[in-house]
Formats: sequence, structure tokens, C-alpha cells
Amino acid sequence: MTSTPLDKIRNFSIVAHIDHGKSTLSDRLIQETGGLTAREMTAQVLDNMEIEKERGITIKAQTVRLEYKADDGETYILNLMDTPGHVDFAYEVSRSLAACEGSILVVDASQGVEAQTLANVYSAIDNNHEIVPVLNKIDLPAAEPERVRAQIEDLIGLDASDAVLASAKSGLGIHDVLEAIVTRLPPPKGDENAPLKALLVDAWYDAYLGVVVLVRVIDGRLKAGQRIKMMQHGSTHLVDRVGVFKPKNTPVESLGPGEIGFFTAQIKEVADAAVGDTLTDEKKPTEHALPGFKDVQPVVFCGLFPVDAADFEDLRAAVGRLRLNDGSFTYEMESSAALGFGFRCGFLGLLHLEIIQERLSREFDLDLIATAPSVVYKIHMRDGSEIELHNPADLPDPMHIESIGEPWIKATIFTPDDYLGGVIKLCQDRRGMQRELSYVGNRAMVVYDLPLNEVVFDFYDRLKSISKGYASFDYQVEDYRKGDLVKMSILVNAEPVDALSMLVHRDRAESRGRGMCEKMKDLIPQHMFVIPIQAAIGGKIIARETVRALRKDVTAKCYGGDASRKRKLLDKQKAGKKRMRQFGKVEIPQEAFIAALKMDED
Ligand SMILES: Nc1nc2c(ncn2[C@@H]2O[C@H](COP(=O)(O)OP(=O)(O)OP(=O)(O)O)[C@@H](O)[C@H]2O)c(=O)[nH]1
Repeated sequence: MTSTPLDKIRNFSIVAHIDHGKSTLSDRLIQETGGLTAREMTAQVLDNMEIEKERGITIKAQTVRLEYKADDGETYILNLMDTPGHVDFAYEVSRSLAACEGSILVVDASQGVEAQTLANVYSAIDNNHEIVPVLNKIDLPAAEPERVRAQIEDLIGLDASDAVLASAKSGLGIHDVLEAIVTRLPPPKGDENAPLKALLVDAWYDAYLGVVVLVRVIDGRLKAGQRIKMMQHGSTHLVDRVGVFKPKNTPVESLGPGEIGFFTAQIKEVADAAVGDTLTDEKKPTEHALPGFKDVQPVVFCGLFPVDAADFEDLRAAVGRLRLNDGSFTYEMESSAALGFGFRCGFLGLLHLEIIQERLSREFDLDLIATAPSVVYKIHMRDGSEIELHNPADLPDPMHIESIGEPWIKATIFTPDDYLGGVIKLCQDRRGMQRELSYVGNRAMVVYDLPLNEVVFDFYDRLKSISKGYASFDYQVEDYRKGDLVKMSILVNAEPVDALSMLVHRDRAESRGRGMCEKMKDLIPQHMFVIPIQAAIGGKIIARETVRALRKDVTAKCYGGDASRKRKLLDKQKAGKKRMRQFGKVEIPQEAFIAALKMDED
């Protein structure tokens, strides 16, 4: 049994704000320790999903085992757990951190501490991590390591006097980072002779290996041929393969205390390997399970519909496939008069929504319409019951409703002070309530309570444009509060269009209703009759626009021309027809929905 002594193991994560260089640093560490030859070293091996690469963000946590010969002459096993960098995936960050003893805190020395630097480092501190600050990008002329060092001390309260100066891009300081990991982060603890106890960190579906389960062994030993039990789930499995990622998957005989690696056991679905569960030996079980993690609940919902109804079955297969690999994505069938059959899908946040939508169109070649994102409302009924509402179209008759609760978030925003006025106005306009305002040098940190409902409407985009991209944002859902919320319907030629109905705050209904009507007016083609477009709350019309009637037959002008041109025109019309939806007497082009559902407003 070739076991690594505990004092030669270091398990660590890298936490950072988006774009501060976490992935670049990870790659450097892999390269420096010889995990991959330069030729194998494609750009950013850890961000291995196509979309992650394109957008330069990390979604799924990955882990890599590095072998490092330190200055003390000893060889250490360093397990690097990658963590997602975006606010929607804060939960996955905290999950990965539970498998490690320490963190490298990467801060861009030209930018300084940002919203997710704080969120992520607090998550690491909550997990009792030892933390090594690394000031990255010191090759940039704009780098101000001293200022950023002071920021880390003032804002986070961490001693940054021995922060490592590095450039993940040029390779400067990488050796110092490795030495800091070995000398400053603690080794894991564990008992080789105790019964197997391992934390299930992550699970995903691999086309070749089936369900792959990532574990951190606490006590005992995990090996092929062993029958293991998932303590919470209750299922038992025969382990058929144990390995580590170097970063290529490499079989090992067993995993001992303190080690991180994977196993396969003919598990059919990812859902059967619940993240946070404790694994033990079936015959010789451990007494106490690990604390585990709480379930992740989707907070944002939207309907996804195929543009072409014939694609519905393909969409069903695609969402099923995605769900296999992403337990935090949920879906159920939905039908809409406007958009036909589709699915109501649940997401961790807006970015998660965008990523899934993009994967559906790119990997599965599906042309989709997404309805406006909505949050989960809690409807308190007059009869004392409570309903969780995922779709505004399903709102019960207001007669029977006692009150509606909506989720509120605590949002932390960092912005250069030049843009502070605009940022505050945005938060106020969105019904925000200021909790804190402080300055760190020429940057301001504002903390606001905001209804999530207002944030799913293009809040990120507005924040970015107001601050020219310099503001950073992080949030967590705090609680549910009663709100004066009403269902606003959009009527086209007196027919309600279900896909466009939404819950809005009464004070904001009129401006949003007007915005929707104006937009629809430009998007609906003229017919032979006048088409009123109205926004209504219950029976009350709050905004109205009119599409004027066509006065003469424009098609009469189309005559003559050569045959092929006519053919083309006909084909084009046919394609256009397919994309029309009939509403009573009115035909609404698909594009109208897509455009109307885009979230820009005001
Ligand atoms: N000049 C300079 N640029 C760097 C350095 N490290 C990273 N970058 C660049 O900064 C950008 C973001 O780096 P990433 O490593 O993708 O950032 P990240 O923190 O992993 O981002 P997420 O994966 O979204 O969390 C890339 O364009 C890198 O090339 C550095 O030391 N110096």
C-alpha cells in the first residue's frame, strides 16, 4: 500500500474574484509541477467546458493532484480544488472548500478587492481555512501591490504582510506560491485504521466512465472491490475503479486519509450520488456521518420553448441530458397558449440560466425562446395554505390571496466612487434599501437590501453599463418579505398573451406595462384591422398602444420579376410563417416575443 503520509499532503483551493487569474494560476501550478508537458498544456486545462473557455469562467469544480519537490527536499502531494468564480455558484465554492484545509486568495494587484473576493474568502474562513494571499498580475504597469495589501488587511482583516507577489501570466512568483502552500498551509488530519469515512464532494457524468464521484477521504481507505454505502442516500455500491486527476485521470490502488480522488461504481445517475453525503464501508461502517451540505434550491425560473414546435422532443431529451450533469438545474413540462409546449426550468441565478440556454442552443442545436425570468414567490392564501409560485401565469385568483412574499437579497457592490451616484440611483429605483456605505481608497462599498425580483430584470447589465464595467456585485438571498405585488397581463387585441404576464410591484407596474406595450407595438406587423395592445392588472388597463390598420394591399405591388427571385421570396415567406403565432385574429412573429422578453426597460 503506497500511502502518502499525512504531513506530505496539502489540500487547497484558490479563491478569487472573476478574472483575477485563478485559472491562469492553476495552470501555472500544474505546469510548474510537471502535471502536463507544454504541448499538452492547452489554454486553461481546468476550465474544460467549451462555454467556460469561451466566457473565461469556471463553472464546475475540478480537482488536480500535483507532485511537488519542495525546497526542503521532500516531495509533497498537492491537491488543488478549482472553485467556480461566479456569484451564482457560491454554493459550489463552499462545497469544494469543505474538502480542503487551506486557500490561496488571489487578488488582482491592479484591481484590488472586489465583491466576490470578499464573498469567497469569507466562505474559506467559515471552513476554518488557513489563507495565503497572492497578489497577482504584478507584471501590469497599473499594479499597486502595496495598496491592495492594505485593502486586504482593512477589508478582510487578514494579515497580508507576507502576501506572495506573482504574475500567473509570466510565471513570476509561482515557486513562492508553491513553497507557501507547503510551509504555510496545514496538512490534513485522519486515521488510517478507522473505518472508511469520505466526503462526497462532487459527481458528474462522463461519457466513458459513467458517473464519476469525487471524494475526500477523511479516515480509512477506499479501494476497488470494496462495497461502500452512501450513509444519507442509503444505497450500496461495488467500487470498480479508484483514481486521481493529474490532471488526466490516472488509476491508483487506493485513496487514504487526507487524499482527494475519484471512484466509479456503476452508479446510474448523478442524482444517486448526493453531494455532501458520507461514504463508508458497508461491512465496517463509521459511526457518525459528516455534517453534509444543505440542498441547493433554484431561485430563478423561466420557461424555455422551442421556436419550432417540432423540436419539442429534442428539447425534452436535451434538458434531460443536462440535468444528468447538473443537479441544481430543474425542469418540468409547461404549456403556453403563446409558445406551445416547453419546460419551466429552475436555475441558481441568471448566469446559470444563460449558460444552460447557451448550451441548449450550442450543444443541442436548439432554437429557443425563453420567457422573462421570475423568482419563487410564496403565496399565502386566505384559507391558511401556502403556495410556492414558479410561474406568474399560475397565480391564483387574487380574491383568495392573503399576501405575497418575495425573496430579498443582500447585495454587496464595489464601485469606483465616480460611479457611486449612478449605482445608488439604480438600487433606489429597484426598491433597494441601503444598509452600508464605506470607502476603501477611491472605491466605495455599498450594501443594499434588494428584492430579487428587481435584480433578475437586467440589473447586472445596468450596473455594468453605469459603471463602465468597473463595478462588481455579489449577493445572497436573505429572507422573504411581503410585497405589494400584482400580476400584469399583456393583451393583444383583447386576448391575454400568457408568456408575457409577470408579477411586478404595484408602483413599478405602470412604467413596465408602458414599456412592454411600446415595444410590442413596434414588433407586431400591421394587419387589416386596428390592434390594441394593452397592459392590465386584473380588469384595469394601465397602459395602451395601438398598431394601426393597413390601408392598402401592399402585396399588389409584387408582380413580374424572374422566377427564381419569386421562388426565393416564397420560401422566405414560408419560413416566416412557421415563426408566427396566432393570437385570435392576430399573428405575432416569434421575434416579437424574443424581443419583448429581452429584459431592457426604463
Ligand atoms: N497581465 C496579467 N494578466 C493575467 C495574469 N493572470 C491572469 N491574467 C489574465 O487575466 C484574465 C483572467 O484570468 P483567468 O485566469 O481566466 O481568471 P479567473 O479568475 O480564473 O476567472 P474565472 O475562471 O472566471 O473565475 C485572462 O485574460 C488572463 O490571461 C497575470 O499575472 N498578469
